[in-house]
Amino acid sequence: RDPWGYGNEDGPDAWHKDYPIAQGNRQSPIDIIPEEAVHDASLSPIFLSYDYCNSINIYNNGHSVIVEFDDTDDRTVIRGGPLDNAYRLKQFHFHWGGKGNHGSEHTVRGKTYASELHLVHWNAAKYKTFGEAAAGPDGLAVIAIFLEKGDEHRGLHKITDAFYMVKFKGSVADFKGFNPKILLPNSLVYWTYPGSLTTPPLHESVTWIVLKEPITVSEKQMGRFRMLLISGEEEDDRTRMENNFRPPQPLKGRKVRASSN
Ligand SMILES: CC#CCNS(=O)(=O)c1cc(S(N)(=O)=O)ccc1C(=O)O
Ligand SMILES: [Zn+2]
Repeated sequence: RDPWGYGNEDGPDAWHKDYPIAQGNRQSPIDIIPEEAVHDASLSPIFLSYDYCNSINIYNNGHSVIVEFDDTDDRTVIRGGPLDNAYRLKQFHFHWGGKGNHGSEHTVRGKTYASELHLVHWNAAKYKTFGEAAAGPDGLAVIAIFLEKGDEHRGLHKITDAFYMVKFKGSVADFKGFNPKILLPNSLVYWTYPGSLTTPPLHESVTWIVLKEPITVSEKQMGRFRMLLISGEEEDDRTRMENNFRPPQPLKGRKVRASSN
């Protein structure tokens, strides 16, 4: 398969050539229109059991910067909300822009944010492996958190301070003991809808849980994201990793539900 990316030739508009599901009926991200979201009183709160959560490493895959977790048991799970089972945390990663306040994947009535954090969980109660879950209709649950430009976020410092170790595509570094609980906003009020991975292979396997309340990130911290490269250390070019976001996709009749305020 041709390598995909976010450039003019290999970007989101070209992905359908290698991944026809890109034009499917439950693609992500989407533009969320709060007034059109169905308020569903039966939606219970999201419950995150992140207390024994421990990160393993941080790596640069040329598309994003990813922090991976040990998902060999149910120590770090989310449950409740739209989910029927507990879903295990596997990794989190970010999408961001070049400058200004664009860079998020989901938008809210057209409003974009500087970045978006995705916490990826998989349904280990129903699927034997992550790969199988990633291809199943109820295999993944991703919590999306908007990062709005503003004051610096103290919890983000540990992550942005580690970026120098994973500047190049393919680099990985130890990153133990980080608990993403500190990246959560005060409120866990959310929107939820059935969608897909926002990067190839674009599997339609994700229950999206988008938190309404953003966290803040400073311009200086965003600058750290933009020092990451999509190029490998051995390559001549030094292309910055930025604007690694897919634009909103057609809703195709899907209902977005809102949890209680
Ligand atoms: C097979 C398969 C698969 C998907 N892997 S992922 O869920 O970690 C993931 C999820 C997403 S997102 N943006 O849909 O949460 C992006 C990138 C990745 C990734 O491969 O690193
Ligand atoms: Zn993502």
